[in-house]
Amino acid sequence: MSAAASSTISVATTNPLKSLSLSSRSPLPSASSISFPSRNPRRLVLVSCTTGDGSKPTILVAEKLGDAGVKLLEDFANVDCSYNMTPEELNTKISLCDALIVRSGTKVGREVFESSRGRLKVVGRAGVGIDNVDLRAATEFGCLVVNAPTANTIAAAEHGIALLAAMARNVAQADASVKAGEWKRNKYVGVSLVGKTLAVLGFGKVGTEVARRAKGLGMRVIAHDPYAPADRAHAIGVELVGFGEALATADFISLHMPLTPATSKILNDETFAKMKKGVRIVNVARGGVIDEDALVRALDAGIVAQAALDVFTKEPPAKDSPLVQHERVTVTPHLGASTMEAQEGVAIEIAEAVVGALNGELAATAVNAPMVSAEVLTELKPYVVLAEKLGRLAVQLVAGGSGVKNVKVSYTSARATDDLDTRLLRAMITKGIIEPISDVYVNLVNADFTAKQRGLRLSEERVVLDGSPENPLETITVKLGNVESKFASSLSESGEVKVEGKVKDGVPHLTKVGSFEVDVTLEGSIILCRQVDQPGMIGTVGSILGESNVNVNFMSVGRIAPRKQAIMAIGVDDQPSKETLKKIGEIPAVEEFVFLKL
Ligand SMILES: NC(=O)c1ccc[n+]([C@@H]2O[C@H](COP(=O)([O-])OP(=O)(O)OC[C@H]3O[C@@H](n4cnc5c(N)ncnc54)[C@H](O)[C@@H]3O)[C@@H](O)[C@H]2O)c1
Ligand SMILES: O=C(O)[C@H](O)COP(=O)(O)O
Repeated sequence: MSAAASSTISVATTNPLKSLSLSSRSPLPSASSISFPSRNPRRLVLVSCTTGDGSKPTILVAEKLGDAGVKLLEDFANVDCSYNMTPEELNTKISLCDALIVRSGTKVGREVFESSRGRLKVVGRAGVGIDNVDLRAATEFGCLVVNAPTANTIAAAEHGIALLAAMARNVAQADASVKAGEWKRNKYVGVSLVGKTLAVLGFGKVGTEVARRAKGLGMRVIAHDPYAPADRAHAIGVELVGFGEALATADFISLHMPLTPATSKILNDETFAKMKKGVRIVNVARGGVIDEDALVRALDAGIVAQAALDVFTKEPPAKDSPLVQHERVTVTPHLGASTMEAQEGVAIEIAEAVVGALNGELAATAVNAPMVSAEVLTELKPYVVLAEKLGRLAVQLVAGGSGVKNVKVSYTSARATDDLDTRLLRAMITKGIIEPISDVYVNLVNADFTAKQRGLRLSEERVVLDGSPENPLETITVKLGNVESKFASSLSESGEVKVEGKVKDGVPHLTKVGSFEVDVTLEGSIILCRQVDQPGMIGTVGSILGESNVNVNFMSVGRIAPRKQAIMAIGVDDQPSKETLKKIGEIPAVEEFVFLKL
């Protein structure tokens, strides 16, 4: 979880005025402009990848993809299907590509993102396992990773069952023997499945389907998965058990968990020692979940009677691998997802996800970005724009903006605290603050990471208002602490640069600067002037701008009291020239002024 933007959220209620602390927020694993074309409310430029010149994006397909998926891609982009590239060839091509599609055979490491020099915006994994993609590097480079998690589930489960049955009845060994001219009926006597206990390790999509099928074969099925709900297991007659119990009671073990640091070599010398003598193991998950040397030892020691493996730590495994060559081991070359049906389904699933992401739509299968539902997005749309613009304004009010380290964001809303997902808003405030002062590209994928890397600490506060929650939010306030301001009037009483805004009739407005109330739409650019409140000021500034052909879209004056200090906020469509700004500054009643780009 990113520490930079995920600090404790304190929630104050206006009535009574008390604060309560919320626990940490869900992680934002870590986007250019954000746009919401009105035709499709789901369009959010997560990973802006429209080519500047309006030309089609380029998608590199690095491994065999079903025809229907390729066709879908070709309708939208230039598609380069280059299979069997060396890592060097991939690194060379990648700087010309907006998206990359791989299966499990291509390693997408940090060097791929580095070599892309910022062009690669989406990596599509045509399948489930994303252990071949460096997610951390992808996130750091603001590259969205999407996968195709559902289309090959049945194929993998069927392959697991095929290996289970083939192993139990020595099908592969017997086949090789007959083809070698032998006829050894006694040697290949197998074991029955019915009535035996199968432990499914990893009760997710594939594990569940394997369990269902094994029940159909008359097996007793238990499962171990620390994250699986017991009711889902009970619904299909499977008992969830602890890891130790699964190991100790299983006649057959079938592995279906992802390869992560926690599951790496989860079957090892120690865990093999806890298994029933004569246990049989099936692995269609990832080779790395088994310590392969330990498995050879367990086979030789008779702990493991047989193993059937579709996946290996290194693929392809060495020809002389003692595991692959072991007489009691049945192997297939990572064929779990390889059915005509699954490959067609995966190809379409990943093509749709990649095209959607390149189009700026929310990816339902995003691996390294928060999922925000279409409904929430539609509702938050104008607030997202407000959030980014407030960030942009605030940072431009800081003298030497790069020194910004502490950001406090306060959201007022009549909604319950858990009824407002602020991840998107937080990402856009971060974007607004960082982009004007750097050449870093910030999007929903890398906002928290970028904030953390720059030492930007963003804390969020929710203020619950009384009243009916018609709108998701009333106001957003952005305060930058421990900074000097280039416009002293923007400082709050506690010395922070402070801007506040709200959405009125769907349009973001700036409503407060420092302690001064203003009201100006957040469009175009803004000139803020502090002046002595006196008649004729609006006219004087308006004439200077008019003479310079600068169109004023909005003007508002916020003052402390009549004839005292006031702040004039002027929204302008065009950027005034230096001379024009100088003329405004020379008006005797103007004490300070600043020009801010939105
Ligand atoms: N051989 C193939 O061609 C093939 C095809 C599809 C999937 N796979 C692999 O199969 C595995 C499962 O795929 P899926 O689609 O079912 O994924 P999934 O995410 O639906 O299920 C994985 C399950 O593993 C569980 N899990 C995580 N850590 C665990 C642990 N320490 N102990 C026990 N369970 C744990 C998760 O809670 C989850 O329920 C993945 O590794 C995937 O890459 C291989
Ligand atoms: O994780 C997966 O989806 C499977 O391992 C399939 O991998 P593949 O796309 O390389 O067949």
